[in-house]
Amino acid sequence: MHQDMEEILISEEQIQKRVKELAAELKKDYADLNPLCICILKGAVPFMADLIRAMDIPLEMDFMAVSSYGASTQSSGVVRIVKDLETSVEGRHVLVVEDIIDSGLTLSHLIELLKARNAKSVKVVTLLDKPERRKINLSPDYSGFTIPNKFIVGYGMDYAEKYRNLPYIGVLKEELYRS
Ligand SMILES: O=P(O)(O)OC[C@H]1O[C@H](OP(=O)(O)OP(=O)(O)O)[C@H](O)[C@@H]1O
Ligand code: HPA
Ligand SMILES: [Mg+2]
Repeated sequence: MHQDMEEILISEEQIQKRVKELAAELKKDYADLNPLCICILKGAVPFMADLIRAMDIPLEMDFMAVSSYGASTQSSGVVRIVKDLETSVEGRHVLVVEDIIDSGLTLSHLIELLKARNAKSVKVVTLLDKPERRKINLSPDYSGFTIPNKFIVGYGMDYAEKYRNLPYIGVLKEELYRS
């Protein structure tokens, strides 16, 4: 385990097993829909990469970057589009791929935007859901794990851009961000 971790919350094996289960479910639901899978940069990159490789159905992928955290552990509530899609979502079945839903502010903003752009359907798959911190009423359509209210890193998730490359999800030692 990395020295900055308090504990490993979800192991690499647990993540890989759950990702395959989610992919099997999505494969069934999207078999004939050629979904547009939208990876929300940067956190969702490892999840997206593992998920789509376990979904052997026709699909397309695109990327969007929105930022509300910066170098903080609290969402600023201001969601900024840093990079927009290259694909039109009009008439498409859109599957938003997220690493974590925390306050829900990032996603609620995105869902509104995609609907306004006339997507045929908009659903969300998230690896992690932290419902205790929700500031807005929002539940994912597909969720990997429900987690407690702890600041976690790894498997795409960062603190000040660090730890994204850990293959597991760990709880960051509090002294590293409360000073
Ligand atoms: O539900 P919320 O409170 O809005 O938080 C969830 C969002 O925050 C994180 O992204 P961040 O803005 O840190 O960008 P990153 O993926 O590049 O780290 C995470 O990847 C989600 O997109
Ligand atoms: O717990 C978290 N860790 C890292 N990034 C995050 N973005 C929202 N919640 C989190
Ligand atoms: Mg972040």
